Amino acid sequence: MKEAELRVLDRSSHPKTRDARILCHRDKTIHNDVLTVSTLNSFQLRWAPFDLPVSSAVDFVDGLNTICGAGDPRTRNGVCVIGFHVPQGDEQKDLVLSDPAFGSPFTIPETATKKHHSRLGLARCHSESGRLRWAPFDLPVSSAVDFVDGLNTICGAGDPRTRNGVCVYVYCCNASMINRCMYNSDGDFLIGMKFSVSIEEPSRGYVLEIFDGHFQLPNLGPIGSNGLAQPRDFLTPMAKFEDIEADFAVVSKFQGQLFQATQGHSPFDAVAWHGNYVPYKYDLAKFVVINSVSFDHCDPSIFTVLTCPSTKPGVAIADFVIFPPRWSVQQHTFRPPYYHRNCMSEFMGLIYGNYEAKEEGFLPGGASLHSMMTPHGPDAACFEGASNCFLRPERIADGTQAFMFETSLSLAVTTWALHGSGKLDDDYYSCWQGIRSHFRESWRPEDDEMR
Ligand SMILES: O=C(O)Cc1cc(O)ccc1O
Ligand SMILES: [Fe+2]
Repeated sequence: MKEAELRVLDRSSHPKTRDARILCHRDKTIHNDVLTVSTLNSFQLRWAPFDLPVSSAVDFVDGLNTICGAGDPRTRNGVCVIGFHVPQGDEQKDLVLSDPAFGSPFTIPETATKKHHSRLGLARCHSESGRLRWAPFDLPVSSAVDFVDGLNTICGAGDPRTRNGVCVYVYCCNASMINRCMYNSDGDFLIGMKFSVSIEEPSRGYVLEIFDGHFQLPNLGPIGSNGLAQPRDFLTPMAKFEDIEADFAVVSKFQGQLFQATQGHSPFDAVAWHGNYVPYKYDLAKFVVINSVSFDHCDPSIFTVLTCPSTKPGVAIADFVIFPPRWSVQQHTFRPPYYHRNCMSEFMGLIYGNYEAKEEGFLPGGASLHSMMTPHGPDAACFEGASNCFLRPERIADGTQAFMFETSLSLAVTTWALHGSGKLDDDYYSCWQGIRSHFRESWRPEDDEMR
């Protein structure tokens, strides 16, 4: 692609540009021109050399697939040289923030990583197409809705018939499943195997389904055996039977559709079981949180509760990640999530509380989706606050439970999520509009006493 066009596309990713797709149409016009030429009644055509774009000299660093870095010589020593990724305070003075793009998952073996970190004068939170946010989904009020009837699909990828892919659902219900149970023939739900959901009050939640493989604990590597989720904290119910003769509805999810059959007795009639393909529950409060205790921002893979690995080492079909209550102690660091693009799709939900990167608009019972390689990060208020605050050890996320379903698959969003739910936030882009540039080309590290 010509440099000039690249620049146009780049400008489209400015946070204040509402819709990047408009500028991308320039690409399409090029194809239209080609079509016009082919309608000319001529078979002898010759072109003079096409003009090279007039551009200023560009310096290069050499090597293929080498981890290297370079700074614009107009800024002293190129700001990439600072020893960490997400600076705050004096370290942040001549730039806004690091803007990493991850071409490989956080969990890939080091030899296969593909990523770059750039330093920007203005945080870039770009194109609209891949960033969606939903207000809290409504609980039913007028009629009784149980878990099965209140289940709606938000997004997904793959196909249960080829046993590959994921699906994300929300459920909103106000009634227990009475004499009704459900099982899933397509894959594993993060919530259980054959089940009947009883509730005490109106209830709302999120479900992640995987068509291939099963959830397991992540490899702990250098963390050792005592961090993150501990096997002993996963609880599987003992066998408990009920001997009831009555009409029971058994709902099966098969190839993406729900089928219901009735039988004359309770399906919960197991008097004993053994094995390890069993439903379980886990109290997120038991998660042993690992993080940086010096400086810099660790990738959220440190908060992985469960993962479903693919056949490629380090590439997950889906990771279930939480942002638990914890101490935040990193020095010189912009502590909220960095601005970034990720080769994974990130679906986030909030069970209760406030997510630090977006105190406004991302609400309990709502959701957001940051699709593959779509830039995103903290809203303007969070950016200003965390850029300027005095850093002391502090508790964060108390009274909050936010989570992320992260998948290496590119998710399609359902019509229900876009239109039927009535909850899509058309204004999501505006949360980045107030971001100001802090860039000062003239800044030199020695200007600051701390360096
Ligand atoms: O986008 C998000 O808010 C989730 C997230 C948090 C974080 O600390 C680093 C990366 C990331 O994707
Ligand atoms: Fe993210």
